[in-house]
Amino acid sequence: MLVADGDRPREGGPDRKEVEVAVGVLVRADGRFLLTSRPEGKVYAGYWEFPGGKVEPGESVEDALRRELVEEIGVRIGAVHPWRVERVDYPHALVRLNFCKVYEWDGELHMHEGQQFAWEELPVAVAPVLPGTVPVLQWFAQERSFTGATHAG
Ligand SMILES: Nc1nc2c([nH]c(=O)n2[C@H]2C[C@H](O)[C@@H](COP(=O)(O)OP(=O)(O)OP(=O)(O)O)O2)c(=O)[nH]1
Repeated sequence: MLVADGDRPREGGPDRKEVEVAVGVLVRADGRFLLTSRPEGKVYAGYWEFPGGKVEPGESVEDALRRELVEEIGVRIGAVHPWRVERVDYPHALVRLNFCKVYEWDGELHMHEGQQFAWEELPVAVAPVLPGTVPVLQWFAQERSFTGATHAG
């Protein structure tokens, strides 16, 4: 598990509940992957991440991912390929990130929450990257036999 900003006070005490999050790693045919910036008003506003959001009660990770990607970036996704799961202990929440690869989607990208987006490759040019997003860049580096820093900072 990743611990982010470990010296800041935590909400909810030692046995707080994990928040399930569905995250989409959209990969284009040329290998570039989609990063979006977190909108104003959310924690870590301006940080870059993969699009997604919290799983609501009664939803599967896949349902949540389909819903979030329509809401946030305006695309209907095809097959969802679960990739890896990462827990991150943030001061604001303990999250369980369910990263899923997606290779097919319908529609043009529309940033419905005023985010920025970038189709990236390694090393990633945008900054700063959300702490819970950094491991994904390392998984890509392993898959792609990329050596060196995956992102700035
Ligand atoms: N979408 C996404 N979230 C990530 C990534 N890495 C990472 O640590 N997170 C964390 C940040 C947040 O604590 C949590 C996602 O929650 P969120 O606040 O974006 O979810 P949401 O869109 O449902 O937000 P809201 O409706 O509650 O405002 O997961 C990532 O790559 N993508």
